[in-house]
Amino acid sequence: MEKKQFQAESKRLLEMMISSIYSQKEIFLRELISNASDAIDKIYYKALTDPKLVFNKEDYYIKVIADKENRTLTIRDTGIGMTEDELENNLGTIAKSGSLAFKKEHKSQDGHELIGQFGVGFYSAFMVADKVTVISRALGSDHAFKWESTGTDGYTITPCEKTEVGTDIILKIKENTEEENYDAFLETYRLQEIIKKYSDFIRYPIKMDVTVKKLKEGSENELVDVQEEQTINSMVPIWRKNKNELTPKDYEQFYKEKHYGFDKPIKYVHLNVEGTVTYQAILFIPETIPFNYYTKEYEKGLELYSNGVLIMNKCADLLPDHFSFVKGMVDSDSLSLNISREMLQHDRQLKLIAKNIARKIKSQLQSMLKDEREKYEQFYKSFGRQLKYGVYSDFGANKETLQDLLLFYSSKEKKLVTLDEYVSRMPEDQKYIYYATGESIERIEKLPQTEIVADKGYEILYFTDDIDEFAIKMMMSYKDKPFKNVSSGDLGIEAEEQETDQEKQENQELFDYMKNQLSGKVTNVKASKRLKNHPVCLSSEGEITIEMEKILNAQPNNPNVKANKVLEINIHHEVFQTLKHAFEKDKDKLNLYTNLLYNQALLIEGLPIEDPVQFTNDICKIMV
Ligand SMILES: Nc1ncnc2c1ncn2[C@@H]1O[C@H](COP(=O)(O)OP(=O)(O)OP(=O)(O)O)[C@@H](O)[C@H]1O
Repeated sequence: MEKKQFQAESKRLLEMMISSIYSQKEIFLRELISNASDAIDKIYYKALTDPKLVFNKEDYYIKVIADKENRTLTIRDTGIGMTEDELENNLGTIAKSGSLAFKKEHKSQDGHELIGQFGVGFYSAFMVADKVTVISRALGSDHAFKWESTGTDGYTITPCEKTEVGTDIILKIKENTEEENYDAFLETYRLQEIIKKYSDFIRYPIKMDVTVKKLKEGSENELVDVQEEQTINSMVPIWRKNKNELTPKDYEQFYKEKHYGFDKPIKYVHLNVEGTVTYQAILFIPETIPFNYYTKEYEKGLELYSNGVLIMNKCADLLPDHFSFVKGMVDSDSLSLNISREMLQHDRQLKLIAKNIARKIKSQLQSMLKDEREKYEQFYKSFGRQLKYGVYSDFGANKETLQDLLLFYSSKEKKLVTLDEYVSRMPEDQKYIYYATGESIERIEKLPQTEIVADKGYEILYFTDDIDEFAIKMMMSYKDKPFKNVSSGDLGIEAEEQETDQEKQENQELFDYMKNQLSGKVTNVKASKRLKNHPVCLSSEGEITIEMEKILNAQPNNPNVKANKVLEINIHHEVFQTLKHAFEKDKDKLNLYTNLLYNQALLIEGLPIEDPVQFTNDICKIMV
């Protein structure tokens, strides 16, 4: 028997293949099943042009047979088989794909797209097998041949017997090593699991003999083990089915089966897109937040299939970060895969699909917001924060896309409103979109700074999420209306001028004195234009607001950011007269009052008092 040699380059390629192309050993089964499916598809193609050939789908199948005793795993198909020459050419030459050549000869037909294209998948068998035997009989031939190889040292081809047309790939499974449990590839449950994971939607049945417990004949309760042939794969992917035939229950079932989440999806969309890119997709918006969603451990991505075969579990490139909560899958025949079928090269098609999908998700959310407000608010409670991160990140690149999906609590409506709803209600003289920040709605309701804006009849948006103000700073304005923090310097509201020049002069001296007293703590002390009933509040000058100071300083790397704080005094409050009096008569008292007011303003803002003991002592001083 003549032993033929792999060419030198092929030898190296095979070694590389076996050790490094595929990151997981289990995919050998995906590759061999895909080849088997291609082989059956080839008969289907031939039958299209050969009137003597009838393609009866029921006659074709793939069978996976595990033999623990002999440590063999056989992948049998009833496909087109290989002649002696084909065995030599297709399996003797690495990176030669008979399937690719076949594809070039036959035009693609209604979804029967061949999977193979690189001519390497077969060799992945050597990742788990010491020896691979291929017994094949080609369609239209009376002869069968056996190809055999133990890997890099070459292969033999000899005639043999085989009654049916088709191919048996017999793997002699390796012995266990410390790192790898090869026995698992002979276990029925493990093989079923791998088939389900990667090859569930191969369109021909993948059969296995499975041991099941059945009642012994003639007995009423005695169970015996019986071998039963079962079809493991579901064959028709739900996404290839007609939408009209599917019910919401079917989609929910699919969501559960695929382990997208433990909850029920709040919304799903089934896409069947044809055009510059062709793909099918089913996308789900979950109802509840995955427990690790707002952590680094959360991995975004959609399952990616090519031709019904799973290529990637979580293809991150298919989802923008701001929609990272979306679950689901995409199947496309028009992707250019790389050789390991695991990662995609920077694929133009993939980019197009991703763009398309992002648009679809947005329109789904928009229609939910418009037509199912309650549902949308439920969604927003879970993932609204992510949308706001989306506005803020990438220097605001996505703000236009996301701004109409945002909701904020409104002081007037006492519920969540969109920016569009806010702006459409603005009175003509209102220049800004006003907002107030705080840790809860209840807390903001009591903020003295909101008084004058609320008094004017203007609506105020309440920002209770730490990201809110950062996101809004990135947007700057909405529909040409700038955002304005009610604590910021100029509120754009004309206050009635009640101080005379002389009063201003006198007050200024008092404020300068107080500013001096609070040196290092505030950058200014001034008469407030926003207070009505409260005596005092803090506001900020410059870009960094007090809320931002709080959030930034709560970060682990504590950047020690300080807002320029301004102590605002309500000159129409009785307390102001007390201050004036103390300024003239008793500077010690004024010092005491200044410290007290400053600390009160800190408390109102939810900021820590620098010296609580001193503060309580000061209060006691005025009590006795
Ligand atoms: N079960 C089979 N029946 C018939 N032909 C087969 C079978 N398995 C492999 N072949 C032939 O061998 C060739 C090489 O197979 P291999 O899996 O290495 O590559 P491929 O399937 O063409 O491409 P890919 O690397 O993308 O899987 C195939 O193109 C096909 O012509």
